[in-house]
Amino acid sequence: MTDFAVRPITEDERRPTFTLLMQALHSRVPSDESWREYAGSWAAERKFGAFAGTSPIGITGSFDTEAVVPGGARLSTGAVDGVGVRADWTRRGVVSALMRTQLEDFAARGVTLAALYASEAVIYGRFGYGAATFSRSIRVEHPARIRDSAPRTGTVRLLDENEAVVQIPTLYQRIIARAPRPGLLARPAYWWPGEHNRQVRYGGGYRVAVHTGLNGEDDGFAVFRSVDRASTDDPGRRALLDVRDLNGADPAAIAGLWRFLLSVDLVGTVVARDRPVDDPVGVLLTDPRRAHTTELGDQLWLRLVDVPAALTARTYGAAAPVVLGLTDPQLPANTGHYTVGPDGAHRTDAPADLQLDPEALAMLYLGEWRATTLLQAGRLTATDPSAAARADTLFTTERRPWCGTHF
Ligand SMILES: CC(=O)SCCNC(=O)CCNC(=O)[C@H](O)C(C)(C)COP(=O)(O)OP(=O)(O)OC[C@H]1O[C@@H](n2cnc3c(N)ncnc32)[C@H](O)[C@@H]1OP(=O)(O)O
Repeated sequence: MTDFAVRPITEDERRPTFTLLMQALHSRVPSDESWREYAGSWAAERKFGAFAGTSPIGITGSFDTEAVVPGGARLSTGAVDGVGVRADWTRRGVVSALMRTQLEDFAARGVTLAALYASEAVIYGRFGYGAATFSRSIRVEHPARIRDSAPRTGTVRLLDENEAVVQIPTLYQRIIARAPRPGLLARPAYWWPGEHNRQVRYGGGYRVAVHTGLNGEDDGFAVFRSVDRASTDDPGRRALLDVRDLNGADPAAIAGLWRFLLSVDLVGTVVARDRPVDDPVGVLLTDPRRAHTTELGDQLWLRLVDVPAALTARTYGAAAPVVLGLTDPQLPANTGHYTVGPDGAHRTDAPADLQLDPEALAMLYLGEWRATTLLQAGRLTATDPSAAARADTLFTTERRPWCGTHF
């Protein structure tokens, strides 16, 4: 018997559900003053709550955006954020009910993909989400110098906070249009106040550096702050630069931003989080060992909501087609067989070469995982063992996928 109900939240339920989320995440519950700041990024729209009577006991939300998929197409995506269940209601099926309702809502609205950043890796696979991109944290210790041969084709300037709030959203749009790497997310108007503006404007202490290319067009930016300023009492002590968001339309912009960050005076260490696995900083340095990977982990978790549309929208490598057999318990309309080949993907009645679940399909979809790895790990099964090698070529992408937009 279900002793709670799931439904969209009302305007009046925004603050109690936000409080519930903050408590579930062990974060500070907002005061009246800070609620005014957060309220704009906690709309009632697209949020589902679980209620025991009138009390909220669980919450999930999302905002509408687009994700870049291999080949450059952008697919409608529900970016899921703010999932939490009250501590005295966990492990009673609350989040399962919320996830089911949310996925059905995405499907009913014609959303093709769903995506999230997971607090724990054990939660979302059962709902068909798979770890589709990875990222690493990088720590560069001074003295670190960029090689003379590295691209040097632009200039870097610092923005003030008002310029940063106005200019960076447009610049980010230009970057993902020019460099449509799989996994990148569009950042809708709803995203900016919650993440970017809070960091750069409301006392977050972040500064923004913009790279301008040789053609005079801005083509990259980095959001960073000084964590520990050098003290005049202790002249040997150096600051740490904490880089949160670094995007460039081409390798020269990325190199130029790293050169800038590594040139700031009185800095001993530069730490950049959520960087692509193939971030070039190590090879840009005269001494690559100055750059350490301090963490490597899953980043974007993806869920194919409309499997036929998602499979059709991406491009594939050159290999003989494979037939995937998918069983999707949450969204049964997706269950079926799909031929995937260099000419595209379509439903088929042909027998499956590879049998998989939505989580494994999501892991393959952006090109991060190889089918042979998943086969060897027992994450998919094969009736034709050579099919996994063909799927490797079909699904793997030239550039590793990466998201870089935290939500
Ligand atoms: C996108 C984001 O917002 S990520 C943030 C997610 N939120 C948090 O981490 C906040 C703290 N945690 C919570 O609020 C809750 O524990 C949640 C949301 C993770 C899970 O909610 P619950 O209502 O307990 O999940 P539910 O009861 O539906 O569990 C479904 C299944 O997942 C398993 N499960 C759920 N959460 C976890 C977990 N953290 N660790 C291990 N197993 C878990 C359950 O055991 C259950 O397994 P079963 O189907 O084999 O019985």
